[in-house]
Amino acid sequence: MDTAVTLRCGGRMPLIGLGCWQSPPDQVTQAVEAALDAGYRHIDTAYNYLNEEAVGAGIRNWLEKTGKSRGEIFVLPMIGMYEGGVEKFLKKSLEKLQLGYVDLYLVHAPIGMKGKDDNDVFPMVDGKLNLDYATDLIAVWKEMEKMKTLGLARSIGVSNFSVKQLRKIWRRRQGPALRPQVELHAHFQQPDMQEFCKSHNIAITAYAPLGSPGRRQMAQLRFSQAVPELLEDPVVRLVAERQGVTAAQVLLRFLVQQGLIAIPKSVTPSRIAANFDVWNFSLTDTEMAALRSLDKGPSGRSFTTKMSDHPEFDME
Ligand SMILES: NC(=O)C1=CN([C@@H]2O[C@H](COP(=O)(O)OP(=O)(O)OC[C@H]3O[C@@H](n4cnc5c(N)ncnc54)[C@H](OP(=O)(O)O)[C@@H]3O)[C@@H](O)[C@H]2O)C=CC1
Ligand SMILES: O=C1CO[C@H](CO)[C@@H](O)[C@@H]1O
Repeated sequence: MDTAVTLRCGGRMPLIGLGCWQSPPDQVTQAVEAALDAGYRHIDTAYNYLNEEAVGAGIRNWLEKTGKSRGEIFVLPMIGMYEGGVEKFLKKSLEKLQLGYVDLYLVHAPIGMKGKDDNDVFPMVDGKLNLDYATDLIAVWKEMEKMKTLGLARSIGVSNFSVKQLRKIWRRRQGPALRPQVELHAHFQQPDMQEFCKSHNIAITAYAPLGSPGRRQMAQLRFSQAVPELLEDPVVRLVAERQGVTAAQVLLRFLVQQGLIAIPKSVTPSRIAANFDVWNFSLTDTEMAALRSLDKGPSGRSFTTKMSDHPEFDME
């Protein structure tokens, strides 16, 4: 199977990337190098993961070690949620990563926040996130388009947008590009989002492809919310046993076999390698159907938020 997807706007995007959220800075440099050694050419990173220097060091070490060119790697930092913030934060990310451009830059979320300074990535006031209620998605998108014109981002996209918000940007965009990144895995398959993107030939990137076990612990602690454990799902385990692969490989193959891009996070070298090793087996139609039937709709989300008083809040 092809390990990358061809995009309608030209170019190709690797189907498996390395996620970097919650990867400690003292482990992520090695994780990035292990991923590039294993064949990854797509790294998902963000300003507010507070580890971009260490991610950039991993990329540089690998380039020096192998003599390969920069053009072989996909790097995706994200943040730019308010008018005026896009160019400023992209340049900050580039400085931290020590790169001249990124292959894809995403608006991290449709909801802006107001920090007291640039390091205040989760600004709190009176115990609540300090939201920017004036978020103007079209104005932000126009600035994103400028990043492409300036050559600082080869392509641009959005994250955590609903189908309605995607449509809004789709209608107003200049040129064909728009690459969404959303939570998507066997327990939360977002059929409407998939249908919209398929009908416009848009490639989706699925975050939390393993159900985000780390987030699950946080969600349960913070919100007393019972988030199902995807890696332990009996159907997933049965398919894994039949195929002689791991549960994680089944979940990733389920996504890439549908043409979805997946960005599993790991700092464990053996898992990093195994998560990329999904090209030598294929799931049968019956197995695909069994996995499709695991969709729990919105109750299968691992990522929920309490920002419901913001005008751009659009989650079931
Ligand atoms: N745009 C956005 O708002 C968001 C983007 N993302 C991006 O998506 C990435 C992936 O999502 P994430 O929430 O990290 O969740 P994932 O579904 O990728 O799960 C990551 C967790 O699974 C563990 N893990 C990885 N591989 C295996 C394996 N083979 N077997 C068992 N456990 C495994 C990791 O542990 P360990 O590291 O210890 O191996 C880690 O705890 C993020 O890192 C981030 O880059 C995520 C959330 C939101
Ligand atoms: O991408 C991310 C992962 O999820 C977090 C929420 O728990 C976000 O805050 C962060 O920006």
